[in-house]
Amino acid sequence: MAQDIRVKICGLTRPGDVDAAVAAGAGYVGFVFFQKSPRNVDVATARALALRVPPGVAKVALVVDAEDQRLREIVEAVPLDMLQLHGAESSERVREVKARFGLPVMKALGISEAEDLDRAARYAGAADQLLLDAKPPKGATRPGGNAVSFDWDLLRGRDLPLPWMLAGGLTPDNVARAVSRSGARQIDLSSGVESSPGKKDAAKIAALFKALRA
Ligand SMILES: O=C(O)c1ccccc1N[C@@H]1O[C@H](COP(=O)(O)O)[C@@H](O)[C@H]1O
Repeated sequence: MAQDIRVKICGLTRPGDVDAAVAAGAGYVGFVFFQKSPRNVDVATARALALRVPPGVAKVALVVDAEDQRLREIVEAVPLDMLQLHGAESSERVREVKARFGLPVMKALGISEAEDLDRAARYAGAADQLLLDAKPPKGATRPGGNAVSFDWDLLRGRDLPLPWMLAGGLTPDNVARAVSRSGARQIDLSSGVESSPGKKDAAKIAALFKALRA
């Protein structure tokens, strides 16, 4: 299964964690630019991490309702392949960001019920792909990275207008079930492969790929 599923490991903060993700077979690595996150990195750190990533592995910057000035600071400092917009960005804002910064955009959508997937249509022709994550729990201080899953069966048989990536509470223990129930071809993990918030665990990353191969 692993060679078919493209894996993103998000929220990398340390060189060894980047190396572990790449060595295990990640197709994307993500850097979080959101101050309330324990995975937040500054641009100098992100640049150093990004420079370790070999060609063929996509480097993604995750931002939340970021203004142009902040995006410019990130894009000018860090070699990137994609922007992940994880806030309440409208389809117009997605188009604007793509046109201004010249990078493909993955738009995150919070999902808890089937109707939430209808919002995917708004982003057709605007975003390059979608990231489907659980809605944050009440009182959460960040819109993602909360180790919460949504009902993967909501995706069964759904024909979405854009390529999509499954996220939210995925772990080495549940990933095989999540992939088989949702039909995901791409997945994104952050807290499920950590030893503590912001610190990835190489053994958990290896276990994730083992689970996908099983
Ligand atoms: O990881 C964060 O801290 C974060 C902060 C703000 C927005 C999104 C964030 N993470 C993304 O959330 C999903 C799910 O994460 P998890 O596997 O449930 O921990 C994933 O896309 C992360 O990239």
